[in-house]
Amino acid sequence: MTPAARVQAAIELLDEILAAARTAGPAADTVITRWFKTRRYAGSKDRRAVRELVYRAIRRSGEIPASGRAALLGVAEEEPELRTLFDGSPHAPAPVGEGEATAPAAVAPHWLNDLFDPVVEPGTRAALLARAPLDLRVNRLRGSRDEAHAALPEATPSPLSPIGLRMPEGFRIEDSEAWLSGLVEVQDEGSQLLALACEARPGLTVVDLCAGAGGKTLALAAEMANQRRLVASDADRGRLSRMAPRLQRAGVTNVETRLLNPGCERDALADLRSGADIVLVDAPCSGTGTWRRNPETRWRLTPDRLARLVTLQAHLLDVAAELVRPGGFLVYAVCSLLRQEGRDQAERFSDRSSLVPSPLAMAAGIAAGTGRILSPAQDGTDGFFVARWQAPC
Ligand SMILES: C[S@@+](CC[C@H](N)C(=O)[O-])C[C@H]1O[C@@H](n2cnc3c(N)ncnc32)[C@H](O)[C@@H]1O
Repeated sequence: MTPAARVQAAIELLDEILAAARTAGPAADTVITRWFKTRRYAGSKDRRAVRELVYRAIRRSGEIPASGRAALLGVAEEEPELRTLFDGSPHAPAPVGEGEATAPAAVAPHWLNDLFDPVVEPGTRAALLARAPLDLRVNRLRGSRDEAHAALPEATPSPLSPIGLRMPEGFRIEDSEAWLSGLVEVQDEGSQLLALACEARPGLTVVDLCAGAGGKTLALAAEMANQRRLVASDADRGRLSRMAPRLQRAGVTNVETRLLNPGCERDALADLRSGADIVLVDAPCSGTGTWRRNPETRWRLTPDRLARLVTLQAHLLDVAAELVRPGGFLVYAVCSLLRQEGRDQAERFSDRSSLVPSPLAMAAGIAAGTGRILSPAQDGTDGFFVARWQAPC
């Protein structure tokens, strides 16, 4: 493909990604993979170049752009050479018209600007869209960080997590023996810190209420050295079912999964009432802390959806509180940097609950109300809000 044809391909792909974002269709990555499946003429270099252009355009557009062409013309404003490729030659985009609209550059959609937690200062928000590093968590059920480092000499120890390794960009970790044998798992450093902050250990009963496909479950099981009971529940059957092969690869044997019926979560968890030493609520959220990985989710969030998420988070906190034994802990986390989902949610819970805020064992992050915020700008991790409470004895 010529450079101009790559630009035209990126425009067409962006149009499909925009349509998918407007109709709750597939994620950008899925759209890109499907698109290339039917265009065998595109070689690996073409694919890489087109993908890179598409993601640059997505990252640059805080608001959903009017069209793929407007999005790429926005990128071309910062790179005049790209603009010269809009020349109308075969397979190239049409020449740029007089006064033709370009997508404005912004980190966040306008309506979200005032909703960030105050510790996420506007001057640092560009970091929310930087490229995320490839972080690994060492699975202590399979070996130590030194052993994993010896198996992956390209790695460097993560700056914050004592069980983390950071890989060079583009490293194909899933082809490595260390990954195949379960010695390492791909996990953002922030998620690792959050799992460690739960202080799970052998002999405890732990509930991972919103376990999804088990990212934090695996980390909790390792901290528990596979001993005693770890209940991993979720309302999404598909996600829960993806956990089993991960557990097996990691050598995890103490996990019991439970499918929850949304709104009736208490029914499936009745036997655990006041029985858990630790309950983690890694709640569904806006994902504003993970824009580095999924920048196009900025276009999918609406005020309505955010309000529904805030209501669901409050409900899950109430469900979780009932499972904590006297003296036990509840940990709440969201990969969000929005105040409503973080410090305000925590404050409202503290006001209505008998559980008492309890400081987190976490050296990283910045205090945000009763919790802490990890952010791409300050900590180089995905963005999270985390808070902890203890049930009175
Ligand atoms: C942030 S994700 C969890 C990620 C997971 N803990 C991990 O580390 O990979 C939030 C999860 O909450 C689940 N969820 C949504 N509604 C729920 C409900 N009513 N009860 C339990 N889980 C729910 C979603 O299916 C999703 O898997």
